[in-house]
Amino acid sequence: MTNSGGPAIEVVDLAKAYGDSRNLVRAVDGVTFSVAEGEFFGILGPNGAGKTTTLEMIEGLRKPDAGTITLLGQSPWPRNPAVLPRIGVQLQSTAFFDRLTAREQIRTMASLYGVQPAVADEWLERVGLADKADTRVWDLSGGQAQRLSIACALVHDPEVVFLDEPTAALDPQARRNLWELLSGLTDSGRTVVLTTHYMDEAEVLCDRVAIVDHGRLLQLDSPANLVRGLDAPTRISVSPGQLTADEARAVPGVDDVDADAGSITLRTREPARVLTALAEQQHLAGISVQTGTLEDVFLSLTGREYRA
Ligand SMILES: Nc1ncnc2c1ncn2[C@@H]1O[C@H](COP(=O)(O)OP(=O)(O)OP(=O)(O)O)[C@@H](O)[C@H]1O
Repeated sequence: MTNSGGPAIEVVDLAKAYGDSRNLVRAVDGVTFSVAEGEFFGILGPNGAGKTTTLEMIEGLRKPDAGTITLLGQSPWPRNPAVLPRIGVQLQSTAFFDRLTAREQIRTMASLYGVQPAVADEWLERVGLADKADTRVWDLSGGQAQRLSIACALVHDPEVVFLDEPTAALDPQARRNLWELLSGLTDSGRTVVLTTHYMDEAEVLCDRVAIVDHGRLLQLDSPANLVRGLDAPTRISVSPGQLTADEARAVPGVDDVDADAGSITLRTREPARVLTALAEQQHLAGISVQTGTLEDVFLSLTGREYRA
């Protein structure tokens, strides 16, 4: 079922506060954005930024204090049975029936939606858990449990899937393995909304990223545009044997030079000019080039280093 061309999600002036007047936490403080059909949309921010609260309101699990939400053309609140089968919500693994095996778990989820057991088994295969089908959920590794919870959210083939920090608490290798699975989720036109506090994850996976902090939306764009709009210097590192700090400063287009025992880093807003000069001087061996990152974007938006 399509949504007749409209956005999958539209959020206008959304607000939610917790606590009372003496101790009010504005968890979500006037947030507006929309998510296109088929988009991989990221909500990125440090702990407590309001990501989960935003997601729960869109999913219809929490009532907003103010603002409107349109999910697949309808209001998700009060709990809307017409929308529920069309969305998938990744449960945290603690919500599993942990005495069940992986196969029993996903087949149970499937049966709630009237989905055939064979389809559930296919999903185990697709997330790389076929060989863990008979393993009890509590014996799965962190990464395997996350895969199972993602498969459970997808088993009824929802049009929109919500993933709340799907790679939290995983080691870097397991996170990267999971990215492969996640990046394919929009292939068939499905819309994905993912929250994360990992900058690199948002950069790799998302078509667009909403950067949030203290309940407010600071910026919303594609990772490339966010970084491009930043006017952050490109950092070019060369090994110290290649040239001295003084020689580096003399390279045309270099703004600044950081020298330490391990390397010499040239900062420039004209990377092409600097790289051309380094090539002419035969200094390209062992070079590494680092452009701006979402971390730089966050720093320039908030004046603070990003701490997840
Ligand atoms: N049920 C609640 N009662 C009171 N305060 C809450 C409740 N849920 C969240 N908060 C507060 O609201 C703010 C936003 O929390 P939220 O969980 O939405 O942020 P988050 O960006 O998802 O953070 P995290 O990455 O840590 O999950 C935080 O200050 C949090 O302490």
